[in-house]
Amino acid sequence: MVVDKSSQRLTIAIQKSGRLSTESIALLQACGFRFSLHEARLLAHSSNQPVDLLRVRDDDIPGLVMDGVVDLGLVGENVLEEVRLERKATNISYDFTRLRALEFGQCRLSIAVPKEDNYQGLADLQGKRIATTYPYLLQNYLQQQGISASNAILTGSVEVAPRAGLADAICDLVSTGATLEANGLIEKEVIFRSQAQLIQRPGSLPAAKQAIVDQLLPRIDGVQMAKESKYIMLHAPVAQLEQVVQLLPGAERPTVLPLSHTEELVAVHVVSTETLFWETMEQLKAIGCSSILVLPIEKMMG
Ligand SMILES: Nc1ncnc2c1ncn2[C@@H]1O[C@H](COP(=O)(O)OP(=O)(O)OP(=O)(O)O)[C@@H](O)[C@H]1O
Ligand SMILES: O=P(O)(O)OC[C@H]1O[C@H](OP(=O)(O)OP(=O)(O)O)[C@H](O)[C@@H]1O
Ligand SMILES: [Mg+2]
Repeated sequence: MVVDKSSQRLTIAIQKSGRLSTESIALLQACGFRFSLHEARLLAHSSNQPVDLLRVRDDDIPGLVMDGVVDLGLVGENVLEEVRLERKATNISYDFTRLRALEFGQCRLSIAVPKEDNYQGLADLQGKRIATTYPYLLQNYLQQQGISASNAILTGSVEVAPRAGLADAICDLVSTGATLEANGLIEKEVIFRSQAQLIQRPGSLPAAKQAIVDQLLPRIDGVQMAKESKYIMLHAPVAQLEQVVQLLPGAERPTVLPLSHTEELVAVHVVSTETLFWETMEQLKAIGCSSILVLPIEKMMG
């Protein structure tokens, strides 16, 4: 498929199906883009903005952005860095602009060994074979640590490699650790921490596309800020108002409203930029607060 580069439609590459797909689409929708997504379609047009989604394998996203085939891409930093190192080593251009860290797809790339191994440290990997999908990130790390080990490159099922006799250790993505546990492996070295990133192709964008990006970035900030924030409502004793405000985490100045039929209690409304823990709610209750409500916020703009 050839994407028309002269088009004034902003093209965004996202993972078609996998760990990043749902949240990538959800973020763009939360930013106001409407898409009709048919499972089989490679290209999805926005119905309310001059924006197209290109839905591909995540491995292809950094290259599409670096080659200027698409304008923006949403991709894990692990894949981005692997492609960057590979292109650097093979003299292919690897320029791009990082626009935002997206706060989803958090995982780490780690070296793990079979549980029964008596692993003492990185020196134990000297001369060994390590199975991975990330040969450049792995070798980059090993070189920095002065270790020489060979790669067994696998694009999937990396975690079965030691049992299958293909490698002595693995270097793979870990989140909860359940996959390692299920395969009798134990995580030993974290070599890279990752989350999804929004990246832009090198060079300047035509004005019409730049205008959409300029609108998108504050919206992403607004969605992310809202995710971490809560709207808190409670009834507080007037005498304890200062103490109440101090207990609310990251709160701006509260709105204080009178309540009918009482002069001792007021309603307090506040936007808090942090989670309100049960412990804090219990403390609020202990100093006389009641009807404490914590509500999610959908969007925010300063
Ligand atoms: N367990 C996890 N928890 C959170 N994020 C993860 C996890 N595993 C992977 N990721 C992130 O999501 C990205 C995509 O992971 P996924 O497993 O869907 O990739 P894939 O199998 O290579 O997909 P594709 O078919 O697109 O090549 C990874 O590159 C990483 O950034
Ligand atoms: O530590 P955990 O929470 O178990 O997550 C780690 C697993 O998640 C990813 O695979 P995914 O489940 O996306 O499947 P895939 O390897 O088939 O892409 C990754 O490749 C690991 O195998
Ligand atoms: Mg992939």
